[in-house]
Amino acid sequence: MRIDVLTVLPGLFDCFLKEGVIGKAISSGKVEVKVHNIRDFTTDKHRVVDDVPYGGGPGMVLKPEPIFRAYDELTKEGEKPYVLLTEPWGEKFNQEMAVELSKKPRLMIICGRYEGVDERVKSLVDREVSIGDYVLTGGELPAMVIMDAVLRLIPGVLGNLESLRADSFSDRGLLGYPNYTRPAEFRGMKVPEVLLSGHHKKIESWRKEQSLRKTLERRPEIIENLKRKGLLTKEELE
Ligand SMILES: Nc1ccccc1-c1cnco1
Repeated sequence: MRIDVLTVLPGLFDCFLKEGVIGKAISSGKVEVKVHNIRDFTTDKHRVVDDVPYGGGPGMVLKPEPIFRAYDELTKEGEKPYVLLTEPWGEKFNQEMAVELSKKPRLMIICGRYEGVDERVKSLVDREVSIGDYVLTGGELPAMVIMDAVLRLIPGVLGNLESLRADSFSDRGLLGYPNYTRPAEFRGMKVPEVLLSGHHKKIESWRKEQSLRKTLERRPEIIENLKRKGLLTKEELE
């Protein structure tokens, strides 16, 4: 997969693209992520990327020209990207959307700014995406959240060990089961006996039961959604 990111703050992506699972996926060539400074696609001396809103009002709006110039330049060759715009009022991002996006060969993520992007930019956009109902200063962190969730789903990115954990459970958006490691008792708090039993079938069913119980308690709408889609097995429903 290739992802092109358009942003006025490219420096925010430096650590994200170097560290951890994402950093390894990029350095190994499994995925390609290019961050572009919208300012590099301006033509005026002052490299202006935003302007005051027509009709008045607070803040500044990202101008259309530099973004269109970037889009035209970056889509001259190769497959046309599926274009996302990070927006406070976009469609809510979730695991289902992450799975759908992970199947696209090429993405472009245009990072919005709080005051907004010129409406005409949306003629380039396939999906306006929000990561939640809260106010951020810009769309760069949402872009990183989206890339993290999507890139980990690309085959080979998680490597062998971790991919075993990426089972249909977490990828159905169910909450995870409780995790423990040594010591078996810490400050009077013991690890559940079943996890020390070495009985893999019992451990697996305990974990499934814990995950379903936690999801039902904290996020019942996820269970309802999976039920409606027939994505819960008969025993999971019991
Ligand atoms: N608050 C924001 C400001 C600018 C661009 C995106 C966002 C956003 C995206 N998801 C939640 O917020």
